[in-house]
Amino acid sequence: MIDVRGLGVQAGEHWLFDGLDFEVEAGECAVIVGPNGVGKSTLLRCLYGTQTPQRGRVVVAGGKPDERDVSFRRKVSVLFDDSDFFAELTPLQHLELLEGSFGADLGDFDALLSDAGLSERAKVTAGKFSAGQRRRLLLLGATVRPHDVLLLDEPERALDVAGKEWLTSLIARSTKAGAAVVVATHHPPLLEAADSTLELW
Ligand SMILES: Nc1ncnc2c1ncn2[C@@H]1O[C@H](COP(=O)(O)OP(=O)(O)OP(=O)(O)O)[C@@H](O)[C@H]1O
Repeated sequence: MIDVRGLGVQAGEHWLFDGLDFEVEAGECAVIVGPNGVGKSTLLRCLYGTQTPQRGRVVVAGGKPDERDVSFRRKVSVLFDDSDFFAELTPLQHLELLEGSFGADLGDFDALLSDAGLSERAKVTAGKFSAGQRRRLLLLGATVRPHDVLLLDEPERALDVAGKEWLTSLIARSTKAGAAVVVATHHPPLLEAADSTLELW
């Protein structure tokens, strides 16, 4: 599902990483670990096509990553730092929008929102949410929509203890449904649950 060969990204004079090889099969979760500034988000951007590497070959969901390509975006779901939602819509309206956009039955909305800890905010516009509630809504949207590949950049940010447990269950649900998942994270339970670890340094 994800195949990376000889990947290299240069930041000015310095190579963030080079000669990187890894694969993530359908139903597997890989984590990217390493200190701040080492290039984890940059690597994820290469997998989504928002950054062009200087070297190497990347295949994601059967093709070269291109976030401008609608058919690629329909297969690849992401939660990055700049991911956003519609501040004027409620969580219920977000789920309706996703269901309409993907033409897929997403299941019982009340159950999904309860699972996300957002039942009491179901009819509140998302612009009024706390940071953790925003993150829960973004995570719900990214994981409930159909996807073959899921890319998450430090998804644990702003989540409380229950939220982090929910996050682990979301990733397990996604891999069980056959997705290939790549997560840049500093959260130990996600490292333990992963099928493989890619360490940048
Ligand atoms: N094309 C580029 N040109 C110049 N600098 C770049 C380029 N791409 C990335 N960088 C720099 O490389 C560094 C790596 O950033 P990145 O956000 O990928 O790290 P990270 O491992 O995700 O960090 P953190 O753990 O703090 O989120 C940053 O300093 C960034 O500004």
